[in-house]
Amino acid sequence: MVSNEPKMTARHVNVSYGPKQALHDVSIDIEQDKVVAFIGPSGCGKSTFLRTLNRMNDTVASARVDGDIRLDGQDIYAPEMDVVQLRARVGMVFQKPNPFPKSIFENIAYGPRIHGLATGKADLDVVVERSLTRAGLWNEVKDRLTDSGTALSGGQQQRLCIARAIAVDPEVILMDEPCSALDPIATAKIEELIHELRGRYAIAIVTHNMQQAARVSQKTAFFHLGTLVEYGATSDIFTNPVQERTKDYITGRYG
Ligand SMILES: Nc1ncnc2c1ncn2[C@@H]1O[C@H](COP(=O)(O)OP(=O)(O)OP(=O)(O)O)[C@@H](O)[C@H]1O
Repeated sequence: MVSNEPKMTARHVNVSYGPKQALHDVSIDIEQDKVVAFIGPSGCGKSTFLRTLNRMNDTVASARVDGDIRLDGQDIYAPEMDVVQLRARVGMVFQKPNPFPKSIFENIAYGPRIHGLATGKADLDVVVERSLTRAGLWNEVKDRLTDSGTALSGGQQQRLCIARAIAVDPEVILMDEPCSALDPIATAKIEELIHELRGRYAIAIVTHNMQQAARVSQKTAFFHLGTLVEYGATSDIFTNPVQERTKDYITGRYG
């Protein structure tokens, strides 16, 4: 893959839930090694768009997606696309940390095992340590790998979920308001982690918090009423937006 090609491309994406259209004609590139923040007022379609990128909307019976979304040039909605494989390549971290009710070790080992990335205990040990280290959690949990993932603090659970996504070697990580259930210290840790992960994966993050978008992202996409109003370098969006609606939103006139 040529490195300056976008990791993912979305073209003319429309999403409806039953008769209600939630997204209108969204086109965007998701770039390798960058963080893109999706911002905009509640209900504008940020999460809906994020979920189109790994076909999470397939799980919503009323949702219909059309348009063209590609990962490394490959149509992710093509009938031959293996959705389980896709969701390993395009991992997701949710608003509320959702570790499996299993041990910390198993939370990480499960994915690599079912995807055949690691099989024997020794291989799994390596993947578990590497994933937890990358997620900034290893030192806190290395002596309690058999404890339940659900016994960790909220911030640790979220880093466990990030480690779980990392364990299957994703190319893209989608984060849907990953800090909204966390306190400021846990939030700062996740933001730090996003910085560290940036060179390795393409990351897209939905956030309500504009300071967070400004801190963690290089590109920002502003959504309003189901449309992508403006997309550009984060510094431009926050200091010199082109569209009046973007200006109104970032200056707090609505939202
Ligand atoms: N499962 C669903 N069924 C029906 N309508 C939905 C569903 N999910 C989202 N919607 C609708 O689609 C629109 C966009 O919602 P979405 O959650 O994508 O917005 P959002 O910008 O992420 O909002 P928030 O910031 O509040 O999470 C909203 O009108 C919402 O009510």
